[in-house]
Amino acid sequence: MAGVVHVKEKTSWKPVEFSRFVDSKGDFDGLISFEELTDYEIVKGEVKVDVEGKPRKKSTEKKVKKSGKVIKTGAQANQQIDDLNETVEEKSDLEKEQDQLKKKKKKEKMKRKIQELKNKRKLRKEKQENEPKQKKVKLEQPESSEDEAEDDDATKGMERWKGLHVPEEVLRALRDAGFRAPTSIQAQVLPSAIRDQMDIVGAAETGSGKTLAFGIPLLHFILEEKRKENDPQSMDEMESDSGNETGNADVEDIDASADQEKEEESNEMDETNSDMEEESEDDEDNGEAEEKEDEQSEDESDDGENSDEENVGELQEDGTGCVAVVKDADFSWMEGLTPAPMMPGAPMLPRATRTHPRALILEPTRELAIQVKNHLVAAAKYTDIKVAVIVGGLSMEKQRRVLKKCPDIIVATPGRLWELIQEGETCLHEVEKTRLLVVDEADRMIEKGHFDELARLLEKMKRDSTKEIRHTFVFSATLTLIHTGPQRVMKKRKKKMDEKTKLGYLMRKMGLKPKPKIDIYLYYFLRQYPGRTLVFANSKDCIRRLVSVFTILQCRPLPLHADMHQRQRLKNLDKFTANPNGLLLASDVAARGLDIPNVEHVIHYQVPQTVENYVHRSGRTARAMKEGLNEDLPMFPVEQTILSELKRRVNMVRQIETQEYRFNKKKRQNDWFIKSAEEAGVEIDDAGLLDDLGDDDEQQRHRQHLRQMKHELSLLLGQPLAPQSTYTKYPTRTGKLVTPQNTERSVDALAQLKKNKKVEKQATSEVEQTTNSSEQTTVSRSQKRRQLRREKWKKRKEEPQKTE
Ligand SMILES: Nc1ncnc2c1ncn2[C@@H]1O[C@H](COP(=O)(O)OP(=O)(O)OP(=O)(O)O)[C@@H](O)[C@H]1O
Repeated sequence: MAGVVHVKEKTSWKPVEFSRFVDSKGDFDGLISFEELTDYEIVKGEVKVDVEGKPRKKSTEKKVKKSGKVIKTGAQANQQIDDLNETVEEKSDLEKEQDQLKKKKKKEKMKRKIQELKNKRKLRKEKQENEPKQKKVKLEQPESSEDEAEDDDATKGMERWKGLHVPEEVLRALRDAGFRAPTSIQAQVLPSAIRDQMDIVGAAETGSGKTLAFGIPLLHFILEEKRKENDPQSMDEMESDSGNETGNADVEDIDASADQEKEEESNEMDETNSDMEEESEDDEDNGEAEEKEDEQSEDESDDGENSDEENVGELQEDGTGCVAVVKDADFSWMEGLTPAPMMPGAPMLPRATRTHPRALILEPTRELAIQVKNHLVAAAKYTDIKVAVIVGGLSMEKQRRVLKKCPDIIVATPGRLWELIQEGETCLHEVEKTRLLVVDEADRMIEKGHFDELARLLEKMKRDSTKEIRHTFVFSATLTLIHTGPQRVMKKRKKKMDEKTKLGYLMRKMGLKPKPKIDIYLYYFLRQYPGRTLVFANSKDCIRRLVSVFTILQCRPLPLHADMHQRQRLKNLDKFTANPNGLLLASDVAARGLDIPNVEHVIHYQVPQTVENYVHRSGRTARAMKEGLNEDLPMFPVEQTILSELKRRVNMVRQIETQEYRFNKKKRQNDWFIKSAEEAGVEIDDAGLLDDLGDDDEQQRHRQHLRQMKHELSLLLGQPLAPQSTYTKYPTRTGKLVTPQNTERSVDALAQLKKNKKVEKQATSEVEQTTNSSEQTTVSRSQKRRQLRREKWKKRKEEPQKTE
């Protein structure tokens, strides 16, 4: 018999008076207390559990309702206790059963869910399969199918944009505008900017389509950013799909109101923008006045002109070499920051909390700003991207209202923008965190004294305290400075700026460093084409930097420059010769005339300053007709996947190297200062005289941080570059050195030349011997030479006969 005690939920045990048991003869040793339960029921018989998991009683079971004391004296009590024991056992059985039931229930639920998912997937598949048919049907009914047909045609006739990574929505807009093919600058810029996420410095003539060359990448990145922001929402929706319909309705409501809000905003923005256009037309005179003002300020600021001359000089030394598009310009303010790809992984801010636009375009005049805005609005017409114009001479109030909505893209002239930044507009509060920056018509923007605000703005942009990476586009119609400035100032210019210098000047002003990411290409080359490699650079400093970068990259470079002791130089040369994969980093002076055997690659890290140097450098390879290749970086084919993997490594190395360099430089300076002060018997009581390296703890932390970074890097360096990396000796399609067709003949010629030399030497010694033996015969020097020549000729004539 099985019995179950059902205890009512809020039953409590009651203490039993002990006096009742005092007369009985039972042994109560160790008894602490008695308690009684009054409200319970005992169910006898087999326990059945219903599907819901609740215990269910058989209809035949006898239901005994008790209301009284549990513990009774004598046989009755014992019977009760036995019953209780049984019920306890029964209870654990029941628990087991309940557990099993729970599991079963869970399993069934899962099965149901899986089935639901399968059904959904099946439905989706069926829908996809049927879609083309449905569309065909719809196309036959034009009145209801216009949109769908348009969608279908989004890329029709736009094949020439293929491979340029233009977002679908933008492509539709381009098709509407009738832009069937990209212009040259667009074709050059788009893949580098979008796919490779490079910074761009572009120069192309007016009307060449520069606006879309930077506009399309901006739209691409913003769309990507927005999609990422919307992802969590769509995930929520998916979750609420599985049951919470009310939740869905709420979401829909919110979306609808948001959409409405967006529409209102859009109207207001468009209204304001068109207002601006009208006002701007009336304002042309103002524009001229502004330009005059600018000229005046140019006059006033002519004091600073000389300092810029100095900069220009420096830049000339650096050499920039930009023709149309400079990919991957380096930023001085990025040094020491984590150069991760800009978009992926970066935290996204929703509109309400954004304190900066997603993109900022700076234009020199209000007319250009409005023109660019119009271009972008047209290109973004199938997106929800909002573009606003902030220019001088127009109502500040309206512009403030526009900024309150925090547009995605702001096209601005620096003056008004700076004013609003200073006012503390929320949307511009952290303008330095803007991830997309365009400086259009940059040559006009940087004219001396033309835009003080631009300088301040760029200064602020440089002071980005976060580790977010900016994607920058610097565009210019021409590298000729349009406003050359007042005569008086121009006379002061000692040097006439050529295009290269202007670009350098421009990049310096923008905070751009004319340092192409050539290290990556060099690393790429070294990794992909093993062999003894000699790299030439123009300066000792450059070699020192390369040595530290490639040492961290575990390439074991050997320096060779004029500042080294001769013994060290020879030692490095020996090491280089002994290692079939040796890497020698040399300056022209140090390597001139050196006969280094078996050098497979000579790389011109920097273009040699003279033709002679080029010849000398190149002569280090393929000596004595050995195989060898001469490379100008980065003029060889690169595999993008490998290159981007290497970029991660090189960027990490740069961070380590920069931090190490800065720290060591400060330390060296401090040490020198302290030592000099000691020698001079001067006490340094002002700690401010020394560079701030932090206290001991901070220095310790800095070292620890560097060690950590190096450790991470070494782990990264240990990983394979690509699953099937193939290594060849030379960067050619076959991996072999493709030599000119006449190489064979030149080898023969060289061999012949060598033989001739040998013969000549032999003949000389023979003649000398003859001369010495006939002491009486005095032979003049000319006679001797003639005799030599005769001998040589004779031997050469004999040579072919011998080989025959
Ligand atoms: N791919 C294209 N196909 C046809 N027309 C284009 C294309 N891209 C741009 N355009 C048009 O060419 C004209 C010039 O473009 P845009 O204003 O971008 O040139 P720009 O180089 O910026 O000139 P500017 O230096 O004067 O500002 C515009 O009218 C633009 O609509």
